[in-house]
Amino acid sequence: MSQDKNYVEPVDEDDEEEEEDVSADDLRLMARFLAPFAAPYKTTIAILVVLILTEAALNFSFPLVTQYLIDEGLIKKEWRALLNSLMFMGIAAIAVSGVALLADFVYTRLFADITRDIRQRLFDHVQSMSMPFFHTTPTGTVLSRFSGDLVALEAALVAFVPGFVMPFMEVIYATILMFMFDIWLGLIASLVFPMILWWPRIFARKAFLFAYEKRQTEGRLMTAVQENVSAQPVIKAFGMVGRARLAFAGINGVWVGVARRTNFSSALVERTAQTGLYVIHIAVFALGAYWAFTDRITVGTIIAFEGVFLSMGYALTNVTQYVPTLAQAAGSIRHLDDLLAVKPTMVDAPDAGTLAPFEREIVFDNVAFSYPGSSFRTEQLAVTVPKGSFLGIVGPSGSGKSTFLNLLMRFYDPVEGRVTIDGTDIRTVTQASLRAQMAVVFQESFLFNTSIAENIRMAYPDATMEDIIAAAKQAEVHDFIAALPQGYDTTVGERGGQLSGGQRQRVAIARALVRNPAVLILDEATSALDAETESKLNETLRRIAETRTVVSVTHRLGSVVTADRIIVLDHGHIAETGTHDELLRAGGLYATMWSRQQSARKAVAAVEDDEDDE
Ligand SMILES: Nc1ncnc2c1ncn2[C@@H]1O[C@H](COP(=O)(O)OP(=O)(O)OP(=O)(O)O)[C@@H](O)[C@H]1O
Repeated sequence: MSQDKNYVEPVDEDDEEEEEDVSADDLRLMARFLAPFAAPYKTTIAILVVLILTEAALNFSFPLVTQYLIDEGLIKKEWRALLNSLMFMGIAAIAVSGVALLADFVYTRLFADITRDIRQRLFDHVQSMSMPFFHTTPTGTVLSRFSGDLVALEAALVAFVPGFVMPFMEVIYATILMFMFDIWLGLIASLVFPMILWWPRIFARKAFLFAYEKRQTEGRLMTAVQENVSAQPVIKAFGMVGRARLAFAGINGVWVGVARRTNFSSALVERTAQTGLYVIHIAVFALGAYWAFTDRITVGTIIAFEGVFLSMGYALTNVTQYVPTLAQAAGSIRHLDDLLAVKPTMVDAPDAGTLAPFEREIVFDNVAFSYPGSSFRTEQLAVTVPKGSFLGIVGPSGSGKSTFLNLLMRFYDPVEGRVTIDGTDIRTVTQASLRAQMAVVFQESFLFNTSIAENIRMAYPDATMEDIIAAAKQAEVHDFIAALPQGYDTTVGERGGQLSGGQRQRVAIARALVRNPAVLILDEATSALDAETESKLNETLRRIAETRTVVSVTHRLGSVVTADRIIVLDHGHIAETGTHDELLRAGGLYATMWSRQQSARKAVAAVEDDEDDE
């Protein structure tokens, strides 16, 4: 098996490559990306198209009726023509409002549904990623896909009908009408296209660059706030309030300059488009008025033309204003598409079976492994863990202890060799069936922001309250929970923040125990406990190890003294192996680590004794 299997492309860092324009490639990508999400809503989309076309057709009729009303009704003083056209206008106005309202109702629902589906798909995809993905992709990058990118996409979707489709239709039918009214006036009026489409671009580029700079500065402001809030204990303890304020004021000061430039240049872009529109408008109106005066065209024609021209100008401006929104959405879609294209590296083999209940032994069969891009390498890892035994894994920091667990839980695959359970290579069974037989307590005891009972039950949804209490008792945390005003219903706060480190750790141990696992994996699981609780818990773990298998990674040698076997890792290799007594007798790395820890403990005990004597 090649090492590339473990390699995962990290998702792009953030939006360096923003664009102001939308290329044909962008449009193709957007269509390809959105098509599967739009597919389930074919009928809704068809209804929307009919509504939009009806609205456009009704709008198309207004200028024609206006022309008729003036020329036939007002100028010729024809009551019937006046009444008919007014009646038509009234009915058409009601109809167009009704249709527009219905279209609004349909498209807002449609795009909300599509956004929900994209978000869900994204979440499911992130869920399906293997551990290497989470080790290589910054959390912020994943979060920004759900926040910035999805928001930009939703903004473009919601504005698509009123900001693009409707104005675009208006431009088309207004152009047709203008040419129908008078071909020469139509031609002059068409000069508005370059005026609105190209003229403002002189400033648009600058405005876009400023807007990008503004977003970057706002990002820095957000990071500063986020860092400040989470670093409050350090800031307060080290008296850094003044410095933090000054640093924030610095970024805020940069923002104000950028914001002024950005907002003024955006205003300039709009103003230029408007100026272009005014200039052409005056030219068209002057010529039209002259022709109406000389009877070349009717008064109704110039008035209707005027209305059509203005609405076309504004519609064209709307379309151009939609372009930056679309460009941002194109960038966001590229990010989302990249994320969705990342394939989970640790996939189950197509013919993967279910791992049979653990009966005999776990074997690391000459395993070699290294993380992509890391110089750390572990080789010829040969370990046998018999069922019902207690294996301790110790060693200096960075020696590969957690890596051993990563391989055992199949968060990563070995580059060479294999990990087997009862002779079955764990790569040949489903990851779910492998992990179903394991329970793990991580050093960082992550708790969810729900009740203690729910946090424990999470590992085994069928657990009864009795099971939960029994697990909590084993984890030496029941008395503490029972003494809380709301007992097991107490909510633990975000990341379990309302509990102490040791309490969190014991709840996490209860969570692992309630699963009644065949293999219990402990990764520095007792590091946050005081000596007394730790020793009680170790007692429990020893009892547990009699009926099931325990693999415990730890720095604290005291907690593996009674292990059936201890592996001492050093730089990714097994330096020594044996029981506590054997390793002490060998006088190697373990013995050195042990005597160092013992001296440290004695020194602490001596200080405590002195304090007691005083
Ligand atoms: N996801 C990763 N990607 C790249 N390198 C990693 C990754 N995880 C760990 N390493 C590297 O692998 C080596 C072994 O790490 P490991 O976490 O297994 O050590 P450890 O013995 O558990 O350390 P500690 O006692 O400090 O927790 C370290 O040098 C570490 O930098």
